[in-house]
Amino acid sequence: MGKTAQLNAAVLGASGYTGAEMLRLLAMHPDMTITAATANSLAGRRLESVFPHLNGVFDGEMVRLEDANFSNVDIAFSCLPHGTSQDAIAELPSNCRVVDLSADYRFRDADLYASVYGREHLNAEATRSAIYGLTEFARLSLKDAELVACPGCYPTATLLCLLPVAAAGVISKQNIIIDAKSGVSGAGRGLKEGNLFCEAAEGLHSYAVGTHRHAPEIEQELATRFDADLTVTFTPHLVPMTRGELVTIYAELSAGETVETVHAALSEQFKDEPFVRVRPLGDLPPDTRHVRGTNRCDIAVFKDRAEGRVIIIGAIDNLIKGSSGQALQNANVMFGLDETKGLDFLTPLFP
Ligand SMILES: NC(=O)C1=CN([C@@H]2O[C@H](COP(=O)(O)OP(=O)(O)OC[C@H]3O[C@@H](n4cnc5c(N)ncnc54)[C@H](OP(=O)(O)O)[C@@H]3O)[C@@H](O)[C@H]2O)C=CC1
Ligand SMILES: CC(=O)N[C@@H](CCC(=O)OP(=O)(O)O)C(=O)O
Repeated sequence: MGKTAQLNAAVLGASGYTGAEMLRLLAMHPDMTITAATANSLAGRRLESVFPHLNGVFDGEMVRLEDANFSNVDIAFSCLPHGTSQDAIAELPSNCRVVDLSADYRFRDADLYASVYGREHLNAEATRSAIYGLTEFARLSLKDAELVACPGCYPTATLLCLLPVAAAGVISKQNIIIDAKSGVSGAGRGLKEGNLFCEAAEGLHSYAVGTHRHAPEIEQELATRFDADLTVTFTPHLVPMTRGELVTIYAELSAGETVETVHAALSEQFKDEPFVRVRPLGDLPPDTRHVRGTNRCDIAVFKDRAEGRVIIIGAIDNLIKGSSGQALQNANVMFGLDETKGLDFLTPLFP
């Protein structure tokens, strides 16, 4: 088998959950070599002293951003908090291509970013031209992209369910309701009161009700398919599990459309996709355990007993298709590699 030239990869924020998952996936990628890994409070520690499961993946200490050597890096994966990420990306060498897992370059409009994230954008021009990396819908632009903004985990699952049906005109842009649920790793590894075992291990609660920052992100992308602005109702919930995400979407059928035409639009869109699986009508609903540990999104469509409505359910693993897996999928396309490289062997960890 021919061997492709090795690409040097840097992981910014290697001591966090998406950073650690990024390193795990890169370690299994035949064409990537990890040459830099950064941390903040954990700088100076060896990777395996923080994550023993990554023993042997990176030989060296995690260093602060300012101490890292990025000179020979081909691709940098920024797994930093939003805000910090754009500052760090601005300091990278200009020949280094970037996949940003944070929210910093997802909005094309810097003013919208400022109103949603409460901070002026450092580079309005770059956010306008960054590629929104929902891979299944971005392949052509990814090939030459210098800066790719990975979608948020909730938008990834939601948009995979909605973009094809919006484009096919089979649902209305009115009254789209997204009921979303995430495992606790979606909130990151940093210490937060709400993520303590006693706060998160039992019970189920909603948060950011009516205000979550992913609603405008979903609307930005949906607007391009509806060719019109729209407003969605989006409510996230924190579920007592480590990883996984489920979105249950309620939508109005367009006049004359049926659950079958919604299903047909999704099936047609994803029929040749390696990572998106549309279940046959009448099949079991998706479960986070069916995709856990994989880069997959499982989607199913259901008839609502309420006349004229449809229910679409999507499941992903927030740390893979919702972040680090999709980041690697994007990098594969950016460098002309097989899109599934490093991601194809993953089968679900069940239960
Ligand atoms: N978790 C998820 O499911 C998803 C997360 N994302 C996004 O990915 C990014 C990373 O998320 P996640 O891995 O969960 O976050 P974590 O909190 O787990 O990790 C954050 C990382 O950033 C480092 N860091 C924090 N502050 C600074 C700073 N001021 N300067 C330099 N480095 C810093 C941390 O270092 P240290 O620990 O050493 O202090 C750590 O390595 C975020 O933007 C998040 O929104 C996107 C999709 C899904
Ligand atoms: C459970 C939980 O807290 N989830 C995070 C979303 C994680 C993600 O995708 O977010 P980014 O937009 O930050 O990249 C949240 O609701 O803010």
